[in-house]
Amino acid sequence: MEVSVSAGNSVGVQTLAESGLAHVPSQYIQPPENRPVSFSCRKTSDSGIPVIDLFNFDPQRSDEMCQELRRGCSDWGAFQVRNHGVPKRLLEDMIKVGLTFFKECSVAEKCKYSCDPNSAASEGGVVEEYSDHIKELALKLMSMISESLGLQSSCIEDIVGEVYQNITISYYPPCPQPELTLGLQAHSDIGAITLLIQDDVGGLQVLKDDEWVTVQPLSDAIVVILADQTEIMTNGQYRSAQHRAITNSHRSRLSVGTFHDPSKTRKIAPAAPLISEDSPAKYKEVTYGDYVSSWYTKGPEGKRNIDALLLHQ
Ligand SMILES: O=C(O)CCC(=O)C(=O)O
Ligand SMILES: [Fe+2]
Repeated sequence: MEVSVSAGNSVGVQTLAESGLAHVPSQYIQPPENRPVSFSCRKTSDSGIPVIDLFNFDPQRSDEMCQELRRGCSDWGAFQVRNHGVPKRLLEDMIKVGLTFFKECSVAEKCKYSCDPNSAASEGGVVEEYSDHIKELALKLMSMISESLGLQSSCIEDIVGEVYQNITISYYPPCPQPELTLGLQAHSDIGAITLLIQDDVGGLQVLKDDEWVTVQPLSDAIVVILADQTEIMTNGQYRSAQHRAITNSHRSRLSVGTFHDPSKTRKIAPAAPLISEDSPAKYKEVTYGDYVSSWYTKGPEGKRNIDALLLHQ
């Protein structure tokens, strides 16, 4: 397993915000159709991503919780989990590590941390302990997701192979004109599965039926976001979530995303048991490294990267 830690692109934005701007610089202004306001006026038909209690959860029993898992994976591509086995103290400590980093380190120190994950990982051992727990949970979720589709519990993990873990701490300073911009533009994650924690401010939104729905911050929960490789492996039965982050004018926000990816040489294709004459493969096989390169060429916007692999467009 490989772990790396980075501060995403938050450092530059933080430096800009701290210079006391009254207006959002023009390069950060979104076209009207992408701005948060046009969506917040809409009626929200669904109350939000499912919240699943993993205490005594058995995916082979088709009880209410299992249905919620399937609903989360197929309708949203995202859900929250509670009683996930990661100590609440560790979630709080990880958020504190992120805050300390953004509030107390100099720009030079931040850049060093971004480039040298080991210095961040040695932060009182918190990052290491957190990544170990999160990896265990990610593997458990991969097996639950496999079983919920009637697959062998190891099916998704077998396709993914060795899991590469990457932690990104994102800091969104208060924004003078939050209605004109986004903290992070709409995208789907490219790997297999993302586990995210956030502070109590809120700002993560998931797209459902053309509506942006805010993910309610829950202090004991972990947000699970299915990424593109899971959509491919499940042959589209489960979807990767399109998500984004909005900002607000009065409080900064911090999130910690942990991405779980296949190795660059791994070939990812729909799981064989899901393919039949009645249910043909919807996605071409792809080498994960090629998928990543195409992402860097095309950029993160929406889901156009995975759409390029569709066999029948
Ligand atoms: O900050 C958030 O809530 C979202 C972060 C995210 O989606 C990402 O880093 O890919
Ligand atoms: Fe993301």
